[in-house]
Amino acid sequence: MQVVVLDSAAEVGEYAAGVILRGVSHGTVKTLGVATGSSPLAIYKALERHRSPELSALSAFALDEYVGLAPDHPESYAAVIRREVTDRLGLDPGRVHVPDGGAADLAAACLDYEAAIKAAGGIDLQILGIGRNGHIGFNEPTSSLASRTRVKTLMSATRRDNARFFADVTQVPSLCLTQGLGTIMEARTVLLVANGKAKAQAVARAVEGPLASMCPASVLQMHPHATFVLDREAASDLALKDYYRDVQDQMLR
Ligand SMILES: N[C@@H]1[C@@H](O)[C@H](O)[C@@H](COP(=O)(O)O)O[C@@H]1O
Repeated sequence: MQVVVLDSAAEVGEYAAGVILRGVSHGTVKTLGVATGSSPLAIYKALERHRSPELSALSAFALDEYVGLAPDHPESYAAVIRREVTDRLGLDPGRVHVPDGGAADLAAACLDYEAAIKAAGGIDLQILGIGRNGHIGFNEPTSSLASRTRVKTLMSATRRDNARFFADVTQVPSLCLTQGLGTIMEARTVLLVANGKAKAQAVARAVEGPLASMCPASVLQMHPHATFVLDREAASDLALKDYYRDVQDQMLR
């Protein structure tokens, strides 16, 4: 696992966008895993500034979706991804996939999603944020570390955190579809971005804590190509901060 600590959220976005753009130009990133939440927005804005025909040719798979919000609801992840990713990067909407939270048969929609990822040849680079409880996608604490795309119940803390996007917490759905931790682990490269003090504990548990389903992001300790890109505050609870800085300095030489 690599840990990169930068001065600001804007730098976190630029750095992550740079990794993606290099992958696109080398031809190693053709299918991007995209995340919602506020943390990855700086990445999409940075990518938009570097829009190119190669970038717009990417396929994309979202991590998760609420159950029961129509795709045209402004806070459905289908709508968020359309606004923040598809439109900004000029992607072909036919190549941008979001789990179908409105399906009559949700279990079948989850299997279809797994099949679509497989048919696309897997995800080359997965962007992740992290919840304050250590969730990635919507894999809440105690999610199986081997889980696949499925229906999950959201914790009330997660619904409260996400209530800022809705009129009030009662409007936040309590069910969702999310790629599983096993699904996420199959992405060839993972880039997790986090900003701000509120994420510091979750980041420290994920990077330095025990591998445990109580902190779902800790599963990334088992990933061969996972990088955490953090601003100073999100990195502030890491015990080995100085070591990560030394490694970073070595890499820049
Ligand atoms: N399902 C998303 C996650 O993918 C995201 O990582 C998390 C944190 O969001 P933010 O970056 O806004 O703190 O929010 C939601 O729960």
